Amino acid sequence: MRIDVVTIFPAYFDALEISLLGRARQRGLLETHVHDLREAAHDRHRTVDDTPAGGGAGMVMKPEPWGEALDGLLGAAGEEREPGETEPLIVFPSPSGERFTQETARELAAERRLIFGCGRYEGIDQRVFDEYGERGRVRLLSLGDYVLNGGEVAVLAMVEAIARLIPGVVGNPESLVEESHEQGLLEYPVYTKPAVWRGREVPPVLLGGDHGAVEAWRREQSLERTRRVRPDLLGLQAGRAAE
Ligand SMILES: COC(=O)COc1cccc(COC(=O)c2cn[nH]c2)c1
Repeated sequence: MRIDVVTIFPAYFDALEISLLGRARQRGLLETHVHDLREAAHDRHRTVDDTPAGGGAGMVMKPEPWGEALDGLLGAAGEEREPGETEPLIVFPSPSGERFTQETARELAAERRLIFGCGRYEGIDQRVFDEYGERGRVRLLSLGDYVLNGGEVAVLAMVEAIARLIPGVVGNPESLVEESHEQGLLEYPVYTKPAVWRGREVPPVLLGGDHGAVEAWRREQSLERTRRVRPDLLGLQAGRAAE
């Protein structure tokens, strides 16, 4: 998979060189390119923002630099794209986006190429989303109901959630199956050695060697934890005991 990121803070993405993602890149499973939006701003101050039309506080990201940066990337894709191949998906993290979930991560992990656009300030001029939404595929995705100063941190989270699902990136694919949200439930509590720590024991069922009993215990723990912490995942209203 090829991932391009457009941002005014490229240094945020030095983190992609580290650990899991760094190894995936070295093994050619993931190709990442980070682009400074200011290189597409040609005035003396490399301006990427301006005052909001209609007034109001803060600044809005101008459409021209985004247009030049994204055309450059899509054009680059044009050279490689087979005829009829789908346009790369362009993802903008946004507080007003659709919810990014494990399901979204699975969908995006199937893409050949992703472009991430990091908004800042009060947001990006709407015409950028309109322009590229007509020409190809654009998705505004939210990590949650809170506001960050910009999309960079959200892109790092999304890239990690997506890249670890690419076959070969995570050593043991088994470990991807049972984690929280893969089965639509929260994961059961995990333990390791020592058998007793500060007087607290590992649940004996986990040390008894009866794999059937372990499976049953883990399933019950997942259901109990999900009921308690995230009843919405079970289609229950918060605060109501399951009937
Ligand atoms: C319409 O969307 C845009 O213009 C994108 O521009 C912005 C502006 C400010 C901040 C962000 C970053 O995303 C979040 O804050 C976010 C994502 N998930 N939860 C919070 C993006």
